Amino acid sequence: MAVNLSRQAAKLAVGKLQPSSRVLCVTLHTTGVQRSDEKSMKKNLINHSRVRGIDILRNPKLNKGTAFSLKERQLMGIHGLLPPVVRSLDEQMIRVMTNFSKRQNDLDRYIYLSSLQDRNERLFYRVLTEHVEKMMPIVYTPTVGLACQQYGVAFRRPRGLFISIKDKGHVYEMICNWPERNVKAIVVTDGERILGLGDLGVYGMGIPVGKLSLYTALGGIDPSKCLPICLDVGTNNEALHKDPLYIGSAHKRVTGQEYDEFIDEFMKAVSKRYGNNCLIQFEDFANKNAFRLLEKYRNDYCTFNDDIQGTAAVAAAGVFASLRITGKKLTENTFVFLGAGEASIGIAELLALAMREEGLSREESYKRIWLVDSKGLIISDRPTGGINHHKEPFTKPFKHLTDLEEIVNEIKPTVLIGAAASPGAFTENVLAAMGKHNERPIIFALSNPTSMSECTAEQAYTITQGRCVFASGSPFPSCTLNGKTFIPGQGNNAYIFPGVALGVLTCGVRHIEDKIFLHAAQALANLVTDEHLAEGRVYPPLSDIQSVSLAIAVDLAEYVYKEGMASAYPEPDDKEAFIRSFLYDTDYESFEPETWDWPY
Ligand SMILES: NC(=O)C1=CN([C@@H]2O[C@H](COP(=O)(O)OP(=O)(O)OC[C@H]3O[C@@H](n4cnc5c(N)ncnc54)[C@H](OP(=O)(O)O)[C@@H]3O)[C@@H](O)[C@H]2O)C=CC1
Ligand SMILES: CC(=O)C(=O)O
Ligand SMILES: [Mg+2]
Repeated sequence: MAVNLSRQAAKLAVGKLQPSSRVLCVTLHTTGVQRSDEKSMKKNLINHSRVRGIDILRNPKLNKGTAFSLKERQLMGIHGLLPPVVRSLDEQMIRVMTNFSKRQNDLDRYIYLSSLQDRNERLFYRVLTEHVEKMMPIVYTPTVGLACQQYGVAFRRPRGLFISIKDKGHVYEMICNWPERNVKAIVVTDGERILGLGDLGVYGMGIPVGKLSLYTALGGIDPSKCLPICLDVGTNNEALHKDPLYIGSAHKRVTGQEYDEFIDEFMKAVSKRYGNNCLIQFEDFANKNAFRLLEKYRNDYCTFNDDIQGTAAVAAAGVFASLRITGKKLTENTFVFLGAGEASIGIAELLALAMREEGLSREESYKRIWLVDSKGLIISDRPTGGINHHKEPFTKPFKHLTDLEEIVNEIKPTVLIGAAASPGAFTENVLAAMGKHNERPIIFALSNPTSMSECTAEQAYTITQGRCVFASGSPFPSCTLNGKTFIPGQGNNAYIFPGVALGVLTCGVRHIEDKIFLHAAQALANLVTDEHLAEGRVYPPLSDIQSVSLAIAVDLAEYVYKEGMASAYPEPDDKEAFIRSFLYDTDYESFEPETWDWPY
């Protein structure tokens, strides 16, 4: 936990000061991943930077605002720097929620929350965790997409590390500028494919920032262990070149050998600075880089690509849960994907792996999955070409088709999944065709943000007369049809990456194999109850997402120890208690040394 001066440690800290000053300074840095029961003692034994007075209020990790007690204010030299009233964290939350609700639009709400994060980190995370359903659409999709598009305007204070291609040769030194010495998780983007919004260059920094706020809010990972990074290699978005507010390098993207060397230097620098166990999550890289960087680094680093692997797990979980509604075995399904990129190929490969675990041959597993890309249905010897080696396993002899309605009518899929950032592609006719061929069609419109969704929840339920099983990447409101209310699930990798990261970090998993994601998918699907399914949900409610993330981590812990993938020893008997002992606590810690007398 961030700061908690225990009695003994407080004495130690104060012992280094002028005896007459009798003031309290607090630690800025901690080292080592510490279990909560050991933390307060250890951290104070390693004090190396002390803050007091106004600097405490300016430090979001230490600042409690009006929650500082009178005693703390006196001791820390901040008495009078705050209004006289002393408020509890819960009372402060009322102020935050009142302010939040007074904002005119979601971008303003995003900026308000970012400012809170800059001011008072614990209060920010308490608000996020207590109001997760309300806050997630703001700090995450869809609003984070808008915030990235408007990052030049939304920008107040820098958050995270910006490393430019111009810094090539000095990446390690740049990483050393980051003030935290014990980073355990990095989310990195180069901004080339931000959600379904395309190349936003450095404006894409909103994504690592948003993802890591969920590492803490959902996965309970201490924010001081998390580092958002944006690699600035330029942007091919010409509008940004002309944007006077743009905060990145306004030139075309650097590609080829120079790009590869830069990424390589970055990976090595992270490892050198934070160790080989530092988790590196790749996020929103363009397709052409995402797959090959994953292949290049997955066996040498603790890394995964969330868009490929995290998405695969969440979608597979949704499919597994849906099968309890349709009553079909996985292998009895036919899948059509609109899109054959990171998300679709990731999901398709994981489903194929799941089918093989159920006994199908490789060939048979691929036979049940059809992909459609910008050039049409993916078939053998397609006249229009465009089949790269990720798409290749899914090719099969068939006629060349480009129209999705026609494809659905020909292939008659039981499951239709969209991840093409092609808004509205699930037209009335496509949805009707799914309804015609299936009693309970499974329809997932996974593209983000909301504006990129293949269809709305309402369209899907209405056109299939409430028969479809629906999930979407960004949230949609519930929908009432003939007196029955349907609650669409949010098929978003946010249900996966916080729990996977928590399990991986606490158990010391060195390489994150696809089987880990398959296991996470099964764990998530198992958390869907019959009551959820009856409401139309194929994921647990968003309000449960923190306990879901913990449950996934605990399940993974059992799995990785059994499979010999864990390196944290001795193996804990009680995995849940073990993982819980690492969780970030959003309660304020007291800076009051209990044995002290009042200074006057
Ligand atoms: N819900 C979730 O958790 C996640 C959702 N996503 C969303 O999925 C979307 C796609 O992401 P990702 O897969 O990484 O992107 P990619 O760029 O890797 O892939 C996009 C794919 O869509 C295809 N495509 C583009 N336009 C059309 C069209 N009109 N008809 C058919 N196919 C088309 C492209 O075809 P071609 O190959 O020919 O270029 C490509 O195969 C984004 O909106 C993203 O936000 C992504 C990750 C997680
Ligand atoms: C959710 C996510 O990772 C994406 O849309 O890219
Ligand atoms: Mg992403």
